[in-house]
Amino acid sequence: MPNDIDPEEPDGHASAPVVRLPATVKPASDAHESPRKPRPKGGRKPAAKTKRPTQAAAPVADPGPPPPLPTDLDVAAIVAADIVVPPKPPLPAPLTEAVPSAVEESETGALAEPESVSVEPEIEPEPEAEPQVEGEPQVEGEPGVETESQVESEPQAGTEPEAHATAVVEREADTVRAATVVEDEGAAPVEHEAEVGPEHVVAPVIVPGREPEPEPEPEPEPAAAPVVPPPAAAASGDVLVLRGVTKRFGGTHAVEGIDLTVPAGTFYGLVGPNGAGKTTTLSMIAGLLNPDRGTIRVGGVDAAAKPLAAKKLMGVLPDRLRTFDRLTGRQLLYYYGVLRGLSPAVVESRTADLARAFDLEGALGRSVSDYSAGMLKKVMLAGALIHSPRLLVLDEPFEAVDPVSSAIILDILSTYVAHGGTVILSSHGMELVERVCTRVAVLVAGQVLAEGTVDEVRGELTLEQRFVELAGGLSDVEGLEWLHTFSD
Ligand SMILES: Nc1ncnc2c1ncn2[C@@H]1O[C@H](COP(=O)(O)OP(=O)(O)OP(=O)(O)O)[C@@H](O)[C@H]1O
Repeated sequence: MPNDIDPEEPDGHASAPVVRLPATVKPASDAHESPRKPRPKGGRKPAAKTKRPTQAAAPVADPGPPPPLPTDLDVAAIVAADIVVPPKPPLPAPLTEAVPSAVEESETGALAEPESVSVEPEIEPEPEAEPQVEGEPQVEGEPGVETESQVESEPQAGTEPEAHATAVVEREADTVRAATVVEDEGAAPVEHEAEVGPEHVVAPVIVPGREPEPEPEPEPEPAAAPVVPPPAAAASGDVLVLRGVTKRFGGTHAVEGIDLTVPAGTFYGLVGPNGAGKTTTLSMIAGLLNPDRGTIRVGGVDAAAKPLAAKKLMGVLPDRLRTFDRLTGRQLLYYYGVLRGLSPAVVESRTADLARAFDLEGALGRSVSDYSAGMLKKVMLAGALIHSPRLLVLDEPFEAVDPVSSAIILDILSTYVAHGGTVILSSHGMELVERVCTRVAVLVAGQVLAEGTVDEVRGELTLEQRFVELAGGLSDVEGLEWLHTFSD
């Protein structure tokens, strides 16, 4: 769908945190002949696609564990400040390698220019701490542009199609970092916040051939989930509340004043015909789009007033699945994890768990660009789960996923919900929604036509029958008689 945010497109909003990226040597298995691209929604594959033999095919060389963080990188402090700070570089040496970067690729259309680097703050190592969502510095900004600190601002205002993103690559001796400045038409450039799911903000830059950093000391998995608990009022109440949310694209009324209430511990289904506004709604919840009107509260947090705090409570599987697909699956999950504030050891441990659960163990060493559509969806879903968020916002999570993997994902999500997690997902699978969701909203032409428990919404009908009824019935297929007069 067209409202997705692509970090590689000039029209999308991409802000990339300053991140020190370790060396990566492209594994031999990455020397693919014809990189696969994520399939657009329009070209969907059947949902019941059988498992691809490539997953079980001849093993490929795994490049080993994910690249470690530098030992002097204090992840907790960085996450608390919502920036990623490169370590102090070693003795200056001219950077001579070509720097293949997601933001530098000409195919992205984004302008990438090397620039000198300003002084970087140094952060003393501290014991790992829980990410904080409270007490964010509030800085007045331009109307419509949320700013949470001096070095970051919310990408929402820049997620409109008319905005332009300019990627800037900054080089400092041994350090390469990428930042994206988003320019709204008629507004001053705004550098966007570093902390958002890596699926839409982070532009990793990999310097091939550089030696890996020393392996950090392994850290034990923390006993408690590294997610900041939401405000007490929301812990057992409504984890997501939308009131009067409206979004228009020019003359298109994508979402018209919808109200949704999602209690904690709910498996919530958002269904509706093509173009009904499901992705637009989920994108606004995820903070990828700004509503024109209305309010969104996540875990009791006003997403417009404190977007960063709201985003920290969420894991997001976005539409379209565009990501940094030149990374291997292991590297992608590594960046998902560390950018959410997890230690490398915890990321490694959780990556292994998720890969086992999603049957991706044999694929972790391969370039994500070579993944099938279902594998891509699974690795990105794993990335949405890796920081154990309070709320999962999943846009069509089962599309293109094989039945076995679907069952496993359902099992994982059901257990997550049973333990107090909340899932809101969009799906065209009525039978699946009917089976697993506790509540459902039927969205038609940007409006909620029915909402409640599955039993309340379907009444005496099946959910599919009710859906068809609400959607205005089946379309007229008259006029296609020519299709039966074969041209040969
Ligand atoms: N960035 C955009 N610019 C212009 N129109 C948009 C944009 N994003 C969405 N729309 C329009 O908003 C409406 C709702 O789109 P949306 O993608 O939310 O629908 P959907 O319910 O997710 O559809 P599907 O089931 O096909 O995925 C559509 O008419 C779509 O064309």
